[in-house]
Amino acid sequence: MCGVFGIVAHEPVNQQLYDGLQMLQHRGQDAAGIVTTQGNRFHMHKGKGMVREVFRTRNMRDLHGNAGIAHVRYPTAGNAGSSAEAQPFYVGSPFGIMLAHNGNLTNTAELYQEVYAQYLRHVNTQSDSEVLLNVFAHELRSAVSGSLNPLNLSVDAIFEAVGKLQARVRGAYAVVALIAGYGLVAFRDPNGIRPLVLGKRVEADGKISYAVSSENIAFTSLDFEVERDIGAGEAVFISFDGKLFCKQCSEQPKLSPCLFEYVYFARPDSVIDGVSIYQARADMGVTLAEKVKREIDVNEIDVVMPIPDTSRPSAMELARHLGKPYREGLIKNRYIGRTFIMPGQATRKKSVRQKLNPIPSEFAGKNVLLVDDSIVRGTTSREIVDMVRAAGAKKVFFASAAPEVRFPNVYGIDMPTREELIANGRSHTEIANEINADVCVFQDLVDLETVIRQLNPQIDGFDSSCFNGCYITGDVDESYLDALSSAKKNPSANQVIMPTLIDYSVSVDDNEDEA
Ligand SMILES: O=P(O)(O)OC[C@H]1O[C@H](OP(=O)(O)OP(=O)(O)O)[C@H](O)[C@@H]1O
Ligand SMILES: NC(=O)CC[C@H](N)C(=O)O
Ligand SMILES: [Mg+2]
Repeated sequence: MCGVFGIVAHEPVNQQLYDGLQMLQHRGQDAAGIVTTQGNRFHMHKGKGMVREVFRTRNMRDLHGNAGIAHVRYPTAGNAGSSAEAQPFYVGSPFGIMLAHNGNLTNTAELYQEVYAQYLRHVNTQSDSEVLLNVFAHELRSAVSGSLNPLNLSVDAIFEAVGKLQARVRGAYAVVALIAGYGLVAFRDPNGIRPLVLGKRVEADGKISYAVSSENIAFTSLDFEVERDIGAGEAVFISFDGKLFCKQCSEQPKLSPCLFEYVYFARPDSVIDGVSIYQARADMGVTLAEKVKREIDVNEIDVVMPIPDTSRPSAMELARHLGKPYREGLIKNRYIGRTFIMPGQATRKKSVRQKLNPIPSEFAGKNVLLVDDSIVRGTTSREIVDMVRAAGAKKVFFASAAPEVRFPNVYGIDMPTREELIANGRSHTEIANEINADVCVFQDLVDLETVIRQLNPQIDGFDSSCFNGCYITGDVDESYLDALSSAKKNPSANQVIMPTLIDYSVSVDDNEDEA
């Protein structure tokens, strides 16, 4: 997942963007970037690493201006090792646009063909986000082309460009962008797969500043109040002089947020599409307790323990509903980041051992029910069960607050091949054997969806594709998943997802002399 953030204020925003970005660090640890704008100039600094590593005081000093956008990256497309794919991305025409994107497109290859062969635009990386920027730039150019004075950019033209983009771009996208000299535009795909929220701050002189963020927790310390979630398919434009415009740009919006935001990605203190993440995770523990009662003899359980951090609220409620003690036997090294979103399996595996350490006295001679929010590749659960047994546990039961992850995610979570998902083709018993647990219990999908819908009945549906294989954008089939899988195994042959072999040739007019 990535995190996006943007502010239009009446004072310098460099420090505010940095502070907001740090609050979104849990959404991406691979790269970070900030761009500010003053007059019609952009000032950008971006690079690989965590927010605190990327920005030095000298970089911060150069980020002038009262408006800007920022991004933290967790790569899902292109080359994870490339600093060139850190965001925001820039195009010079029309006007000069900077864009940052959370999500993943599912028709990148088709869009890319159009971008380079029809619009004659150059895309310099393997990033789907750079393709998205070029589609937006093309649509904005088209929207103003009939105008008598194209430099007099109208809000209607911006919304028209977003609507045209939404009609062509498939997949997940929550976007913040700056148009040089004009303002900040933010929009969400017609399914609202990735979150985006609008905030407002009334300044001492009565002027209003606006912010847009992947999660509302980025607002709190900056004194922004949540105005509202940006709707699925909706766009907002905030002019640099502080006026706000909103429009539903999609013809068929249908709010279907990604279930994994509630399970793992978002911070527990965030509220996404009207649903408190903490409450959702706590409620998942209640329904999971019922499932545990059906599958394990509860008398056998001595203690319930979370695998820190994300599973804590679920484990706590699960323990309460089973009437069992809740203890913290695994201690987290706070200086290691989130392991699931690290690129590379070897790094993830090593990091689990460095990150979590057992307190032997909490395990010696006990039957333990370990609770995690999800089991995806099984990296965490395999390592932890072994550690817990070595620490003296008798029986190790394992419960997951999410159902089995059996299908790749194509909307911004890096789980692209079925082979690397531990639940792929395995029964519960086989999964338990694989992670060396006595029993493994998974939440039912219907319970997970019900828990979240109860917290906001206005949600139309969910993208639950990694659990049930039903892809909300309707364009992902077996051949797409196969192509994704082979691209993952052989990135240099990634022609289906992002073609790079372009047939360039120079032609010479017949009547011109050749040297
Ligand atoms: O089956 P796996 O592939 O190991 O993935 C699942 C694990 O990864 C995540 O933890 P992570 O360490 O990323 O973050 P957390 O500290 O927020 O729980 C998640 O909470 C699970 O513990
Ligand atoms: N996780 C994300 O949102 C990734 C954004 C974009 N697809 C990238 O790889 O940079
Ligand atoms: Mg975890």
